[in-house]
Amino acid sequence: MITLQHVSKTFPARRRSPAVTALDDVGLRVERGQVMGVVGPSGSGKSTLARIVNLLERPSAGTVTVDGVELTTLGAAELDRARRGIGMIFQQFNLLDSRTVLANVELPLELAGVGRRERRTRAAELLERVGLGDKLDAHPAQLSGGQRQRVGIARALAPRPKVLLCDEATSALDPVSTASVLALLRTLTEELDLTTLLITHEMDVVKRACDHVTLLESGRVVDSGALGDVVRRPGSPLATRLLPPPAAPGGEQVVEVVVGTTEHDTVLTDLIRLHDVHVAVLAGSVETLGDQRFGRLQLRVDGTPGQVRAALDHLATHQPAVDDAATGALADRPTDRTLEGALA
Ligand SMILES: Nc1ncnc2c1ncn2[C@@H]1O[C@H](COP(=O)(O)OP(=O)(O)OP(=O)(O)O)[C@@H](O)[C@H]1O
Repeated sequence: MITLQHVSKTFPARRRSPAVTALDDVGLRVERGQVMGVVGPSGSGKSTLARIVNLLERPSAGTVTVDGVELTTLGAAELDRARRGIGMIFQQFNLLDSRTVLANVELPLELAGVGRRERRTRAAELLERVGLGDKLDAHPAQLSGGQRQRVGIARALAPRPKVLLCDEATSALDPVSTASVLALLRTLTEELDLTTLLITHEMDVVKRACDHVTLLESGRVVDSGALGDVVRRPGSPLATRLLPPPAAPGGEQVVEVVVGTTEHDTVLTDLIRLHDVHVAVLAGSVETLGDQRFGRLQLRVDGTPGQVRAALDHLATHQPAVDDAATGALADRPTDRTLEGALA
C-alpha cells in the first residue's frame, strides 16, 4: 500500500530560476491489488510524485508510507532496504546492452547479495512469466521495444517488491506493444498482489490498465477515485475525458446518465420498472475502463408529469451524474409527450 499525506515539494530558487512548487499538499492512497494511474499535463508534478514515493526526492513537507513503513523517518541503510520493496519501470527501459537479458534481470539480485544459483532461477522464472522464456541469452539490442520493457518489468520484480512504480512505461512503445505491456502489468498486479502506480500523460493508458486514477494540475490533486466512481461524479474533470459525451442534440427533453454494463447496475431497469416511464436512448458512448464497461447515455424520459418527476428524482438519487440543468428543465416544463400522458 502507498499513502502520501500532505506532501509538498518545492525546488529552491537557483541563480536565475525562481523556486518551483512541484507538489502542493498532495494526498494519495493506493491499496494492494490496485493500479492507480496518475495523469496531468506536462509539468504538473507526475514524475516528482513518482520519485517521492521511493524517496529519490525528499518531500519538503508531509509523509510517505509504503507497505506500512513511513519512509520519511528512515535513515540511509533502512531506506535502502525499504527501496528494495519498490520496483521501478522506466520509459527508456534502462537495460545494460553489454549484459544478456538474464543477466539484466539478475542485476538487482546481485547487488542485494543473492547467491548465483538462486539469482539465476528467480530471473529465469520471471522471464518465463513475462513471456520471454526463450530470450534468456539474447542481448537487449536484439529485442523489440515491447520485449525490452518486459525485461524491465522482470528486472523490477526480481527483488520481489510489493510496490511497482511505472513512469511513462509505455510511452516509447507502439500501440500493440503498449496494449500487451499494460495487460501484463494488470495481470502481475493481480497475481502478485502488488500496489501499482502508473504515471502517464495518456488517458488511454488509464482506461486500459488502471482501476483508480488521480489528476494532478499545477502540483495539486484536482480529481481522484475509482474509475467507476469518477465517471459518475458530477463536475469531475476526468469524467468526460474517460467517457466522452455522445454527439447528440441536447435540449430540455434530454437527460444524461452514466451506467455500468454489469448486472449490478440496475439504474435503468429500476427506472422503468418502478416508475412505469418510457425511456428512449437518443445517443450514447461506451468505453471499457479497466475491466468494466460504462456507457454515457442521453435519454428521453416520457410519461405523466408525476411519473417523469418521480423517475428523475430516482435518477438524481441513484445516479449522481444526471445532468442537473436538463433534469430541471424537463421536470419543470413537461414536454408535449409528457403533457399528452397527463391529459390522457
Ligand atoms: N530537480 C528539479 N529542480 C527544479 N525544478 C524541478 C526539478 N524537477 C522538476 N522540477 C519542476 O517541477 C515541476 C513538475 O515537474 P515534473 O517533472 O514532476 O512534471 P511532470 O508532470 O512529470 O511533467 P512531464 O509530463 O513533462 O514529464 C516542473 O515545473 C519542473 O520544471
